[in-house]
Amino acid sequence: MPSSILTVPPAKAPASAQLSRVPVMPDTSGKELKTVERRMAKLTGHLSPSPSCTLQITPSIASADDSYHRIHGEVPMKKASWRVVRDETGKEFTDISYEKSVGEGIAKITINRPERRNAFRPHTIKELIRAFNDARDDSSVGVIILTGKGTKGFCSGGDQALRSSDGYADFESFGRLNVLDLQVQIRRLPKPVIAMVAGYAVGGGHVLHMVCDLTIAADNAVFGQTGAKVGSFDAGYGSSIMSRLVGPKKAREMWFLSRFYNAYEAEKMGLVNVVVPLDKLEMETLKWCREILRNSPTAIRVLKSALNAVDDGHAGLQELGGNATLIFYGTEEANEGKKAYMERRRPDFAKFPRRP
Ligand SMILES: CC(C)(COP(=O)(O)OP(=O)(O)OC[C@H]1O[C@@H](n2cnc3c(N)ncnc32)[C@H](O)[C@@H]1OP(=O)(O)O)[C@@H](O)C(=O)NCCC(=O)NCCSC(=O)CCC(=O)c1ccccc1C(=O)O
Repeated sequence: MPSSILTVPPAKAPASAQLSRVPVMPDTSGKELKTVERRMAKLTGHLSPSPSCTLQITPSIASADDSYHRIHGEVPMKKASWRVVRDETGKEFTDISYEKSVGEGIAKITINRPERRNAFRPHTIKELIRAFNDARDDSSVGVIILTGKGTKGFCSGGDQALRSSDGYADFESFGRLNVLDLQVQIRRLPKPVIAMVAGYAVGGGHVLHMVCDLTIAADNAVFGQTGAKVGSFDAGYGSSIMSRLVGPKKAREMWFLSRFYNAYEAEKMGLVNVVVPLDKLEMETLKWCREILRNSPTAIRVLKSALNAVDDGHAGLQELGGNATLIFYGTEEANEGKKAYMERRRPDFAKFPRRP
């Protein structure tokens, strides 16, 4: 079996994916048998993928024998060596841990409040924002992992013990909803952000994984909104992105009923990219990171902004447009304009092609 194909015990499969429920017809003649086989095949096609299909990860990388794969080779499947990054003052963060991989362009930001299932307080969000800013500015970083400490929770949303009449309040006398700033920051960050989810991603924690570019889920992951149960809602990205991801009907179901969904259900709904066994979660996430890091950072940067542009309205267009300017500044044509200005002469744009 290729190393990139992972399987889980069938017991983990959602009930709807189990073929044992299909009635088996009596084997009275070959013709009847063929009919049964045909019907079975048709039904199988209608059902959700089997768990082994669910966990078929990047099969083309493992199996393809073409020049691309001969040149690029396998994506390395080795552990990362993590270096702890301290805050700007040299102190360790309290509510998060922030690490960078040695010799690779991967940053890992971990919400570190496992005793609260990694629920965030305003201070947590402030630290997350600082770490994400650092990862954005560090040109050696090409991809960022967002995760939660431990295996029981990615993030369980806002810390309800700190909820007040104007948001969440920890060390200040007023409340904040600063997770909304973090969501915008992740959307605008010109590098891919991957949510690595083990355990609960619920409430505001569920929104956080949705605003990430990709989600790799462990088979113990649980997804859902709790707002309608605890008297809260996210009428911004938490609603609009969800509707894009799972469709308007399913989004209503998630918000109105506040149900929880297992990893396989979430994958089927389009909430996550792949589900892997818990003990393979970081390795698989690293593999995705390394695969991304092989590719053109500018192509990825523009693609991220392009994929967000429509949904993010003017801000989305600004991000995409900013990337066009960034690339244009690197051309001779743009440089001619700047040089002419500096040299107090008319620019000679006639030498540049007016392409069809
Ligand atoms: C996540 C659970 C389902 C896990 O259940 P279980 O494994 O049985 O563990 P517990 O024993 O329940 O939890 C262990 C421990 O952690 C504490 N805890 C867990 N979650 C929270 C939390 N969110 N806040 C405070 N404390 C939490 C729990 O009390 C236990 O403590 P002990 O002292 O050991 O008893 C389950 O824990 C659960 O359902 N948690 C609550 C999930 C939830 O409702 N979250 C809040 C949703 S609302 C929200 O997140 C708003 C966020 C926000 O800021 C926002 C505002 C405005 C617009 C948008 C947003 C946005 O969503 O982004």
